[in-house]
Amino acid sequence: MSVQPVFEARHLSRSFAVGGGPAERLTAKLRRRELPEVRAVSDVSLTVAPGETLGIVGESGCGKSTLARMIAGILPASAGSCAFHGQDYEAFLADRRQALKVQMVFQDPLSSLNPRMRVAEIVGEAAVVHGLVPRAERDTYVAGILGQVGLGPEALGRYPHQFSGGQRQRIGIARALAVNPELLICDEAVAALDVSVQAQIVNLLMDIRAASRLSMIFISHDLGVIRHLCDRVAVMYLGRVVELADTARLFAEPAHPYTRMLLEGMPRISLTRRGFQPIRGEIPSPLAPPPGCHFHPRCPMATDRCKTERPELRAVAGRLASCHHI
Ligand SMILES: Nc1ncnc2c1ncn2[C@@H]1O[C@H](COP(=O)(O)OP(=O)(O)OP(=O)(O)O)[C@@H](O)[C@H]1O
Repeated sequence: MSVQPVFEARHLSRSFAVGGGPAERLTAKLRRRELPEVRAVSDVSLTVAPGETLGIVGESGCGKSTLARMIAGILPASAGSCAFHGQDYEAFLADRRQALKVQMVFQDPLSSLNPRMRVAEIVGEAAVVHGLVPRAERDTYVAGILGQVGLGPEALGRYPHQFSGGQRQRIGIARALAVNPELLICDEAVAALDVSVQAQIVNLLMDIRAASRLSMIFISHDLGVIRHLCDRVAVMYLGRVVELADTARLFAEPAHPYTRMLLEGMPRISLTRRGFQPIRGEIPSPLAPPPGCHFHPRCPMATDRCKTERPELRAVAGRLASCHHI
């Protein structure tokens, strides 16, 4: 019997109108013309099991953050749906206390922490407001959470600007943990930090995961971190998942030419020795994605079929992948 996922996304898509200032929107409306749209996320389906960490990788602009914000419930989807433990997501998010079960840790801890609030309030207020902790016990509760993320109780009365980048990210993680989440979404949570601090934060997340059944979605363009932390990995290209596999399998035997290209760019891994010569090139504009397989203009394996027929994401070679040549 398969375990029910904590979270499930079904066919999620999100488009944005571009070039649309108020005047342009009005003109377009009067002329009954549609503004051009960028398809940031297209038809993405995925699940996260209890205790599982799902990685999402891809080059800049492939839709990782848009997907993260839809999963966190802070950006509505244009199409598709989500479920939390099988429950409809709209109903789940409408219950503010329940919605706390999904938390997000952002890339830039300084801009995501209120500069006018002390750490005790930043970390503990949501737990108090939603009745998880009595107000009188807030600081003791927060001190305990700060201990879990490696900060001492002296942090309670300080403001975000009094901490280093790594400490601020610990505060961001503490704020998320304080409301007992079941799903933590980390969107480039270590990208802004020095390499040694990145390692500390990644290890902290691994410790937290080991101590609880916390599920995570970990978004990063850093394949080294993804490999270290994640159980499964979804590779995105131009808004679509092109490969989804167990981490060990993905790194040992990448199936999609785009995954191979990404891995080829990793230090110490050379797939070119196996005869794969990726064409690096630029990512095409998401405003006008290439027909057929979106990756075909950069793919050394592309044939005429790839130029016209979009490959479906299908179960192949022990994973999901969308390529006519696997
Ligand atoms: N609010 C918006 N309005 C218009 N276009 C947007 C908006 N948000 C994202 N996009 C576009 O959607 C696409 C996906 O962006 P997104 O930020 O999700 O990608 P990403 O993979 O997270 O990139 P990065 O790694 O650089 O953060 C991009 O083409 C981006 O320009």
